[in-house]
Amino acid sequence: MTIKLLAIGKTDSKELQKLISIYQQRLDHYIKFQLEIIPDLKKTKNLSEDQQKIKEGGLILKSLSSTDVLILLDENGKQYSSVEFSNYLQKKMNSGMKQLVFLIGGPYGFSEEIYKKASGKISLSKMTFSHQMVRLFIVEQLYRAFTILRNEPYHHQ
Ligand SMILES: C[S@@+](CC[C@H](N)C(=O)[O-])C[C@H]1O[C@@H](n2cnc3c(N)ncnc32)[C@H](O)[C@@H]1O
Repeated sequence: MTIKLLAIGKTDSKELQKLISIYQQRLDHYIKFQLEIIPDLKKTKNLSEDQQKIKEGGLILKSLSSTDVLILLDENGKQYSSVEFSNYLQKKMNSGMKQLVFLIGGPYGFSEEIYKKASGKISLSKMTFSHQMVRLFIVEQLYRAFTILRNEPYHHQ
C-alpha cells in the first residue's frame, strides 16, 4: 500500500515546510509516501464559498485514481488515539488496497461531492486547525503510527 496526502495550496511558511519534510523523510523508511499539492484556485474574488469548494472538488477528483481509497481529514470525523490510528493503518495495509489518500480541505472545507466520494473522515481534534498546520500534524501522526507498529521507541503511552 502507498499513502498519499493531498492538500490544497502551497505552504507559505518555510519553517512549517521544513518540519513537514523532516517527517516525510522519516516516513520514507516505512512506506511509500507522497505529498501532493493541488494549486490554489485563481480569481476566487467573485466565487461564493460553495462555488470555491465545488471547483476545488473537481480538481481533487481529477487527481484521484479509480482504486484510491479517500479519507477526509475533517474536524467532525472519527477521533483515534495514536495507537488506534496505527491499528487502523495496519488494517488498511492488510486489506490489500493500493493507495490510501488522506485529503486536507481548503479554507471552507469540502464540497458535497467530495463527502460522497470519501470512505471515511478522521478528526485530529475537535478544534479547527489551519490547513497548513494539519499537514504537519498528520505526517507526524503517520510517522508515529509506523513506529508503534514496529515497536520502536518514539511513542510513549
Ligand atoms: C481551516 S479548515 C476548514 C474548516 C471548515 N470549517 C470546514 O468546514 O472544514 C481547513 C482544513 O483543515 C483540515 N482540518 C482542520 N482542523 C482539523 C481537525 N481538527 N481534524 C482534521 N482535519 C482538520 C480539514 O481538512 C479542513 O478542511
